Amino acid sequence: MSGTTIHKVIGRRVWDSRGRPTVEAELHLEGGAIGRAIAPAGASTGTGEAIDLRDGGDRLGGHDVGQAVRNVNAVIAPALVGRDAADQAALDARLVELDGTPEKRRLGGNATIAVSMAAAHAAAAARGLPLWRHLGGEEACTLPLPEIQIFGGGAHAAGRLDIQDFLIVCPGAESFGEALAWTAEVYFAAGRLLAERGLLKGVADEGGYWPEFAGNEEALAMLVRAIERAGFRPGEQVAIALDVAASQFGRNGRYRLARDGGRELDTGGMIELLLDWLGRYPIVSIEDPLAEDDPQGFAAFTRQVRGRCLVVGDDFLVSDAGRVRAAAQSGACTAVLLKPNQRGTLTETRAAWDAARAYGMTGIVSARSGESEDVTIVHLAVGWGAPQLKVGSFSRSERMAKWNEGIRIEEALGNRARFAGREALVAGGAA
Ligand SMILES: O=C(O)[C@@H](CO)OP(=O)(O)O
Ligand SMILES: [Mg+2]
Repeated sequence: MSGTTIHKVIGRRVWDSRGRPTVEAELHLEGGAIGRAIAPAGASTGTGEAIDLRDGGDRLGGHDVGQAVRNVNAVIAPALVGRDAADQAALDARLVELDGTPEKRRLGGNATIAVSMAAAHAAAAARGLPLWRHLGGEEACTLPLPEIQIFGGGAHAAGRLDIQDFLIVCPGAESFGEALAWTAEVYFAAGRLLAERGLLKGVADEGGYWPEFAGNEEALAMLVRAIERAGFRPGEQVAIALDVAASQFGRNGRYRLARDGGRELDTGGMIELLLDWLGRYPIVSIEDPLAEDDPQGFAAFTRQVRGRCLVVGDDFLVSDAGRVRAAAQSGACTAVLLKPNQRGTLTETRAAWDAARAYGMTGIVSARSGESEDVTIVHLAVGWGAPQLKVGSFSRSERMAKWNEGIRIEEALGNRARFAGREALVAGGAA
């Protein structure tokens, strides 16, 4: 028995940023160290994701997590007590084996990811190290380029826009802290512009404004104006990133843009539309430009924009190493979005990042639209050396908790700190 032997595992129900129940796991080690983590939850989820186990029924809109919490306490806890929390791979393999289904259907990906992340926190605490340092060692010194939502649409804003996320990145900033400050300027400039035009309706699930735009392109034009109004050069200092989240409005090669007058496009039409926007707006990254069931569309799009704009797979890749390899081989994407709860363990999520890197693809660690005060993903981005981090925006504390944690990490690194900056937008990759 060593200090990192697991002594106790506790699962409990806590609440997320949408006011829905979620799973918290807490691990106690023999040596006294404790690690705690909270599972996030998506709204626009890929069909290949680990199952987010919910009770269903009438109470709490069917979102309760009673069974997932019981699984932590009654199934996972007895199986993990006595094991070494410092051996993350073995622990995660045990979770996978205990569940026994490819999509964590039995235990729930929400139960397993909370435990998996809590184990990492406990092991780091036992060494007296911050998690990023525990994961990345001496080499971990790069702060990711923040990707932050300014306007929210899609499933996060009751369909106010078809495109889900209108985000910015600040490749011209010198540091993580400076990138956040620049983003705050653009965020407030965007808010003032919307208010002046009577378009400001509130904020969406991730803190981006919830606008009343006439169509999708108006949001792009407004974003460029906000960047300029904040005093930055669009494209050079501050650029646009989109999460089209096309699976939300497209399937079988048909895409219906409700906010653009119900316009129907096929795969080629969708690609044309995005190429047109790319030609006229300073867009440097597009996530899920096509639906998850359209791999050929992804490959066709990537062929045309490679070197100009990142093509990010989220619903399409669901942080799965096998899918990442297939996408790299067919040239379908140049970047993977990494969301630990899409797989249900840290080890499997890390495998997706390793697969991406092996093919020269880049990666973005990402929050979900349902979040909490948990800041694990910031530590993953720094510890794993992922060059971008996507979290929502100012005005929501569950988002700012992450950005503020990044500021602390940058400070702790002192003059060893590097900032991924512009390099985060470069990807090679096969095909
Ligand atoms: O699609 C996404 O990338 C995420 C975050 O914006 O949303 P959700 O967590 O709802 O899947
Ligand atoms: Mg997405």
